[in-house]
Order: sequence, then C-alpha cells, then structure tokens
Amino acid sequence: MTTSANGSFERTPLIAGNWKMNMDHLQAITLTQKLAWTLDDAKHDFARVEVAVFPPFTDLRGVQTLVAGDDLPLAYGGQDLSQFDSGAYTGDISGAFLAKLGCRYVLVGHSERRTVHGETDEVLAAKVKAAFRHGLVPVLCVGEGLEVRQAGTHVEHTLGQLRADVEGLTAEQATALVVAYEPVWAIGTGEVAGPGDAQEMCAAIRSELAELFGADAANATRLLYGGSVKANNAAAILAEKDVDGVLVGGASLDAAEFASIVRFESHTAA
Ligand SMILES: O=C[C@H](O)COP(=O)(O)O
Repeated sequence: MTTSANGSFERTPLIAGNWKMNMDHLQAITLTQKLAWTLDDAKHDFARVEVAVFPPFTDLRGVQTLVAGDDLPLAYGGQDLSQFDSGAYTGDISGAFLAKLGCRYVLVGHSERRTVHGETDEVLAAKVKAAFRHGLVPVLCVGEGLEVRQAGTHVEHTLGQLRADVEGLTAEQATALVVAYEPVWAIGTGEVAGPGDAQEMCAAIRSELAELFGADAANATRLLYGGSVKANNAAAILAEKDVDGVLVGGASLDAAEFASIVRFESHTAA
C-alpha cells in the first residue's frame, strides 16, 4: 500500500480498463503486450499505482498465460460473474473459474449489466458475495441515469444502489471492496462528469460506507470514477480527494492513451 495524494489514508490508486465486448483473444494478447511495454518504458511503478484490465471472458486464458509467462505486474479480472458457484446456469461464469484463471478483480453491476441484462440489486448483492467467496475483489459499479441526474436525486439514487448491493458484507470485506461511480449519461457519450461531480459522489459514497461499516473501513475502500475518461480529462478527476482511480472504457482499448491515464495518476500520487 502506498499513500495517495488524495488524503492522509493509505489507498493504492487503481487505474482499470474495461474492454467491454471488444478484442478477440488474439487482439487481447497484442493489447496487453503493448500496454505492458509502454508502462515498462515509462518505468511505471505498479506498487504505487495499480493497473488492471477487464477483458472479455474468452481472452482471460490468453492474458493469464502472457502475464504469468512474462511476469507482468498487471492485474486482470472478469467483467461479470454468476451469483452461483456451479450447476445448470447456461452461459454463466463462476467466480471459481475466474479465480482459477488468476483474476484479482471482477466487475459487478456495470450499468450495461443493469440495463441490458436487467440485473437487479438483489442479484448484484449476491454477486458481490460470490466474488468474495471465491477470493475475488468486486469492483461494484453504481451510478444514475440522465433523468435522475436532471431531477437532482442522483446522490440519493446512487447511495440506494450502494446500500442494496453491499448488504450483508463485513467491515473487512468493505475494506477490500472497490466502488466505481459511473453516471450512465457519461458512459461512452463523450459527456464527462466534472471533477466536482465525481468528488461530490465519491465523498457521499465514502460517508455512506462509514455509516454502514465504520470510518476505518470506509477510509480504506477505493473509489473510482468512470464515464468518458480520456487522457485529456483524467488528471483533473484524479486530483480529487476521494477519487482513488478511474474505470476507463473506450480509451482503455488504446494502449498509449490508457498508459497516459496511468501516468497522470502516477504524477498525482507522487
Ligand atoms: O466501464 C467503463 C465505463 O462504462 C466507461 O466507459 P467509457 O470510458 O467508454 O465512457
């Protein structure tokens, strides 16, 4: 753990790239290699700023082989997991399989899972628990749609999702948890929430976690912002006190751009 410039608490910044349904297993190898080379050239210190990628399931074995074979300090994770451990759940992926592939993280409740796949908070709470059961760190995604933002109830709405999805966790689990605030209206649209918006929500999330799990746990939980993060807007967002990193979609498909975002956080955390 290193001390981030985001406050006096020790939270290792995390820059995460969600590839979504992009990159086949061959493209995944090329992208991972390019990212590793670029960060190595820049002498990136992975202990100070952690870097993780979230490839499609079909890429994970290839990424694992490359990371293990070349001893790369990159973390990786799945984009979803089943709330069940095994059985007749066609198309689902168990957290046990992800753990076996060396995943450190798993996304839970990305807005595309909530909207396209209709995942409810009840299901997501079960998925968060399944992640912990298999030794994976859930990156729980929460955030409001445009109508909610326009109605001015975005904080209440997002904290409602958070409360429902972390129900039943222990303080120890809350400490390990990563929460990504992703306003749906800013995802893939080019509309980025201002640094002040990101800070407002992350501060509200931290204070809600403090109420639920105590201040020590809340001060350890890493909070990310996601939604149209690019190399040209990352620095201002990453400078906010309660923002411990970013969850990057489109810009993580370009190794050079994603590496630039990592370097902004490295400078902020220096
Ligand atoms: O998981 C990533 C978010 O959905 C953000 O995606 P984006 O950077 O393409 O807007």
